[in-house]
Amino acid sequence: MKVEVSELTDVKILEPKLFCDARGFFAETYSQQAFSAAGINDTFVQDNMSLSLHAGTVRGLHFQAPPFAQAKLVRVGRGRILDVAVDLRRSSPTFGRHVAIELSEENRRQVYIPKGFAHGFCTLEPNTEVQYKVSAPYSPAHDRGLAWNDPELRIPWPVSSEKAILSEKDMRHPRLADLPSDLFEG
Ligand SMILES: Cc1cn([C@H]2C[C@H](O)[C@@H](COP(=O)(O)OP(=O)(O)O[C@H]3O[C@@H](C)C(=O)[C@@H](O)[C@H]3O)O2)c(=O)[nH]c1=O
Repeated sequence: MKVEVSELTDVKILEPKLFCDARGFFAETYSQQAFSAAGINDTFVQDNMSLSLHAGTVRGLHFQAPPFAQAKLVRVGRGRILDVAVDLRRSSPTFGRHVAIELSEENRRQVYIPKGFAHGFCTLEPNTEVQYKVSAPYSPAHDRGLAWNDPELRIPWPVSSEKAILSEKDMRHPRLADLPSDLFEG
């Protein structure tokens, strides 16, 4: 597995080794041993998947508040996305900054996002299937969001606010400046 550190050092990009043969390929998408060697020691407790029918669907930016904060390991089964993580840790030198990484069924890249980040993505193709592991169970009471198109974040989304396909919930998240200041310390 190839491991790359992103511009936000705690966010990592992982490329599993593909074993190709006449049938196709085999890959280990998660291995506790290999991830631990890469410094990722979260215990993942839930696997999720979503299907987005249309290109230009934006899901995010989402996070769960402590004590249900989630680390995430994201990959694409089918299609292509621009995956985005925003650092929400107040004492971090990269607070408010983001990384945007293309994940696709072609590049087979995965993104590891630690606790303390908001996460979202925009689909770049129809019928895009995203799969991800999370390190804490879903807790609706701790489910939070950050406005995906907050101009302060300066995320280069490939879709305009007018054209993006969003859930009702994702149209109403607060901006970074309006998030509680004590959300993620440390
Ligand atoms: C996230 C989640 C949702 N649900 C339910 C609640 C709701 O009725 C339905 C759809 O939920 P959402 O609209 O929040 O789904 P979605 O917008 O796809 O939310 C996801 O977005 C990406 C960007 C993430 O990072 C994920 O952690 C998650 O927040 O699924 C669960 O049952 N378990 C879960 O873990």
